[in-house]
Amino acid sequence: MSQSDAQTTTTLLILGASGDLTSRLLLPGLATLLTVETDRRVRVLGSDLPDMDEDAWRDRVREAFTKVDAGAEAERVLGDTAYIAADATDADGLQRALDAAGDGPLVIYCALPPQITAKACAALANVSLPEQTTLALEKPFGYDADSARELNRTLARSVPEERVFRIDHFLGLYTVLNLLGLRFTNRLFEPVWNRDSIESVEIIYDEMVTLEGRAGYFDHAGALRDMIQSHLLQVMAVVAMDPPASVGERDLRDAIGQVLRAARIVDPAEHSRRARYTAGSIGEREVPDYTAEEGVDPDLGTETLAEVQVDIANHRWAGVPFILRSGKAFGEIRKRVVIHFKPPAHIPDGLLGQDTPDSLTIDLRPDSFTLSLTTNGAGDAFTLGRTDLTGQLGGGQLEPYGEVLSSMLDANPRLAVRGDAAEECWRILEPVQRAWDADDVPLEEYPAGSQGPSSWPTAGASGARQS
Ligand SMILES: NC(=O)C1=CN([C@@H]2O[C@H](COP(=O)(O)OP(=O)(O)OC[C@H]3O[C@@H](n4cnc5c(N)ncnc54)[C@H](OP(=O)(O)O)[C@@H]3O)[C@@H](O)[C@H]2O)C=CC1
Ligand SMILES: O=C1O[C@H](COP(=O)(O)O)[C@@H](O)[C@H](O)[C@H]1O
Repeated sequence: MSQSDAQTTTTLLILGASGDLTSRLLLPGLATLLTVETDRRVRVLGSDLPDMDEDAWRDRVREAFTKVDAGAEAERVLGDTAYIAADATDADGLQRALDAAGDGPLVIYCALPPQITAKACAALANVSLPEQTTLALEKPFGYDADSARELNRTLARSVPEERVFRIDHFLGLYTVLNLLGLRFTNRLFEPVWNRDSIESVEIIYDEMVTLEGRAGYFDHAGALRDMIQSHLLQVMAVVAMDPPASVGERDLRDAIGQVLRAARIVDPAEHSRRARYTAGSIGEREVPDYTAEEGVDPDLGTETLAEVQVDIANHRWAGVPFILRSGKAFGEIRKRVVIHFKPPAHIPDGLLGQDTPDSLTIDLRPDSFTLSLTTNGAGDAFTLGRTDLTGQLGGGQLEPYGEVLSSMLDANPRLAVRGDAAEECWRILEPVQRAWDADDVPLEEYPAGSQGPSSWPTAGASGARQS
């Protein structure tokens, strides 16, 4: 941060201040950020419906800052915070919150349920915003391509595109950002990062968590919308994009937009799978059947595990399947990108015993990588084996929400999803959603605590499935 930036206070106005995201991710992310970037000055305001009050809000802020041991920062933020009871869909209520924010740089953070966010954005379009206002919106951005387009049009009535921060916290993941350095600064990788050398790519995010009290949201979203539409397509874009001229917002987001525009799911009935967990146990924890979870409507047929094969129709990637998969209630966490290289064109006669092609695994959480190479094995020098070169990536100072907030408070949208990219992500998955709605793809089952349906290859440990 420059000296002048250090002296500027940005107001962060959180709409949805009493929600789960605010207390579990946003405030802790901010607390960590302020302990790392100690020159930064942020005034935090909370706003929610009248069933919360100033004391309850202050308790939340205190709790989040105490958890990360924020010391002096906690006192400063608490000394300057306020709570405004207001309906975020109502222009008068919003105006009161804006009056409390005053002049100067402002971030309005919509930590609201998605349908309320859309209404709040419509209301904001009728309110006069300070010139330096950034609008931050949580995922999901709309619920299909049409609604995303409509929301983009609404937002454009309030602020320019560079001031819209569509949040995808995976873009703040240390390992995802590390892909930029790994790919574009190592002579070793970029020349082979294409269809000539790569057989397939897997992007996997299998979690042990289940609904964690979020059935009201998840049951209407499902794994496809919750994880693949947003996070995994963004990760895919960073893995697959052409080298940008710079990591400035325009170059970076142009490169991401370009690769998403080329992405498609060619045959959704063949190239997608879905499943739902049944009763089981994850470690010591007994997990009920998904349909027996509180707040779930069994008739919705929601999937808790989704997999799609994306094809990227461009010179670099034609013919290389990108498998994107995410599931809940797994017995083991697997959160990784796996690059499967092609076998060599010819292995010299006489070198024996190894036919597994090389691979590069980038573990998203915890941060590490493994380059699996063919070498001569122990013993006979002409008999080949595998060597795994493993490295820790070191981890960032900030959790993803802290990283994203840092960029947002600087009004630098390079870690935000641009409007066109948000629409593209819906466009890519719409054929799948249609095929699923038409029941062209069966809803399979897997016991909680397993690694998915037994007929599916083990995530992250396989080659891509055959198309
Ligand atoms: N929670 C999470 O782990 C994650 C959430 N997200 C996204 O973040 C957003 C918020 O999610 P989450 O915090 O879980 O949701 P919650 O329902 O927990 O929080 C939303 C908050 O908004 C309040 N609210 C509802 N209507 C209005 C209104 N008209 N005016 C003002 N406040 C209102 C709610 O109040 P009340 O409860 O009284 O209705 C509630 O406090 C969603 O878009 C979600 O998809 C993204 C990633 C992770
Ligand atoms: O946005 C979401 O992300 C989490 C996974 O991200 P993590 O940072 O918590 O690992 C996912 O569990 C949740 O369903 C989804 O809404």
